[in-house]
Amino acid sequence: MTNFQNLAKIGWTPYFQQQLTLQEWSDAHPLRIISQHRSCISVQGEAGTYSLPLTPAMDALVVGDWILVDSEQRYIRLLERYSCFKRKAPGTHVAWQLISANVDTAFILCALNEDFNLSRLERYLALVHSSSAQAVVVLTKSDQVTHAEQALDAVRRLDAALDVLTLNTHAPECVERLSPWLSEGQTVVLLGSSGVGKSTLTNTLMNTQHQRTGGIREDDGKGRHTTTHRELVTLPSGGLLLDTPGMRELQLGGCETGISSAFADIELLGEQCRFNDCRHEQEPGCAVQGAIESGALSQRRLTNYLKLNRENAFNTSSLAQRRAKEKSFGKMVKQVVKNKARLKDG
Ligand SMILES: Nc1nc2c(ncn2[C@@H]2O[C@H](COP(=O)(O)OP(=O)(O)OP(=O)(O)O)[C@@H](O)[C@H]2O)c(=O)[nH]1
Ligand SMILES: [Zn+2]
Repeated sequence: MTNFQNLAKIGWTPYFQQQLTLQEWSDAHPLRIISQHRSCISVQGEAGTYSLPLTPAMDALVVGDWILVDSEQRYIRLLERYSCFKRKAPGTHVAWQLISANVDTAFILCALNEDFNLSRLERYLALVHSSSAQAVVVLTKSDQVTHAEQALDAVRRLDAALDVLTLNTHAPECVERLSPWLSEGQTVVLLGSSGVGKSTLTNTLMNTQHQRTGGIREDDGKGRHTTTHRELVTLPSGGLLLDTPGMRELQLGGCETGISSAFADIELLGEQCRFNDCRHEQEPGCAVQGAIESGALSQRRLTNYLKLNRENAFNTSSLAQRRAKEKSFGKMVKQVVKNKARLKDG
């Protein structure tokens, strides 16, 4: 029987424990996925770290997931995720690609130099708020600017309850400043656009020159392929850092609750508009426009709110359409198979 306490250091919590049946409790072995390759996954469990081949019986898995296997290492099932990040898959079709699971805290990195951008920060907040992970805003390159306090205030005005801090990601003090979220077994991810300091902060937290490789090469017999590198690394503090380059510019989709929570002030104002379906543009009696006139709300924030809502609605509906199409195609295939079988029998 598994000693579940040994799994706490790799992120096992009562949330996962309570999903086990009595039989699984005594017979199954929980494993956490720490990296993903074309034909196999690396997993960590009570017995250490090893590799498992991917099989068709497995669900769509992602780094950070918890799975159960039997004593012969045969896949049983995926445990329900505590949190999950997805992104729009590259290409024309609208499909979502899982990028990480069971993250406790997302550090949203934003540089304090000329790249500082509140609208981009709001996009990341909407994304994190729809994932169940906690958002912490990390304003980087504090050593390069003189207006750090001003930016800190601007972020606090977005949401007074947000955890926000400023850092020089090269400085060893990062470890201590971020320690509340990096204790043993806590899983974190770094979000932020290119150049904000994700790799630098990873190196500082790792206290090594651990370099992101950008890809791993695997030989599947048909030649060599580069696949995206995603891995869960254990930090000296005992925290678990999900190193995933897929978390840069992210499109929103299915993020209604996250947008509502990132823009709670606007949604609250919206309840006071004269019309229920007010678009907060030129309608009479619009409380949101009223707040802009009085200076309580910025036009920039409203414009971004409307833009993110449009983007989210577009991506969500395209996905729903695609699902419906796939469903009706599936039905058609089933019908053809049935008809064929009937012809044969008849
Ligand atoms: N002065 C200063 N430079 C920083 C800081 N954080 C990052 N840099 C520098 O900014 C550049 C980009 O940092 P990276 O850590 O590579 O940024 P990244 O987010 O990993 O970028 P991508 O890999 O493109 O996503 C590097 O030259 C870093 O040395 C900081 O806090 N202060
Ligand atoms: Zn309105």
